[in-house]
Amino acid sequence: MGAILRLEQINKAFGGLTAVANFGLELSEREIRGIIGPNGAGKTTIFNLISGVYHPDSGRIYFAGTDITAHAADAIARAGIARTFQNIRLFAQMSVMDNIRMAFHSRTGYHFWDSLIHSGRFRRAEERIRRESLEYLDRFGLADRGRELARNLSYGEQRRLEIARALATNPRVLLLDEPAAGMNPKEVEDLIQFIRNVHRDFPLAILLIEHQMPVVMELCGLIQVIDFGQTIAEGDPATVTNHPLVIRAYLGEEEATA
Ligand SMILES: Nc1ncnc2c1ncn2[C@@H]1O[C@H](COP(=O)(O)OP(=O)(O)OP(=O)(O)O)[C@@H](O)[C@H]1O
Repeated sequence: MGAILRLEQINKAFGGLTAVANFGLELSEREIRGIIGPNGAGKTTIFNLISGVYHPDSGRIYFAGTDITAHAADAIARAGIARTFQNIRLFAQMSVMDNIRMAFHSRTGYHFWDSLIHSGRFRRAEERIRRESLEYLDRFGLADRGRELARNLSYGEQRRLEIARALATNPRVLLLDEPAAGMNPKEVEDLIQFIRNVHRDFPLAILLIEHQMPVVMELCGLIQVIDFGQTIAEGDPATVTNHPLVIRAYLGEEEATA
């Protein structure tokens, strides 16, 4: 299968600090790939570069064969790259249902004037969004939470809602930034199963940043390990965990924080 996402020779510095150096990545369609590395290694910056929050100083990013290096974040999202965040980002004061509806709105074709005059087109779109939102919530085990404010959901439910919302934009690539952060082992187990189901049910590739090793070990065929913005190892879970540079990168971090 071809690459859906390709990063070539990416460099990004903030002032004098090199966050990402000569970084490359090729994500195949339907793949689930992990990115791991010590704190500050550049993982989230890579997601910010892919999703257009930042632009690389040099290098190129291709999505489905199109060069998106200079594209704006909203254009990249509309093209089919969705993401979640290390710290969950939901519309906390809005209902679960409205969080999903907002995402559906971003891909409907009606305009401001349609909503003002409540045209037939607007009503049809609204009805379709309402129906799709309900079906969606059901698929994610959140149907009975639709009227609840997002902030009242449990942590695990909020994470599921955030992923569900990302999926509502119909992405071909889903970027998950530490989805298991702050979860206990039972929640982690549930999340692994949840991501597995998402991958089974949606035609997409997933790129996953995670510190919780069971998540990457169980979900990812290939893991890319980065340190100081560079790939230091790449391979299946068993290979990378035994790789001397990986062991050194993690031990080095522990020594540094001891
Ligand atoms: N907007 C920014 N301005 C200045 N420095 C930044 C910015 N964003 C990231 N950095 C720096 O770039 C480096 C990489 O940060 P990044 O957040 O990508 O690491 P990370 O691997 O995601 O870390 P963690 O696992 O702790 O989330 C860090 O030294 C960070 O302080």
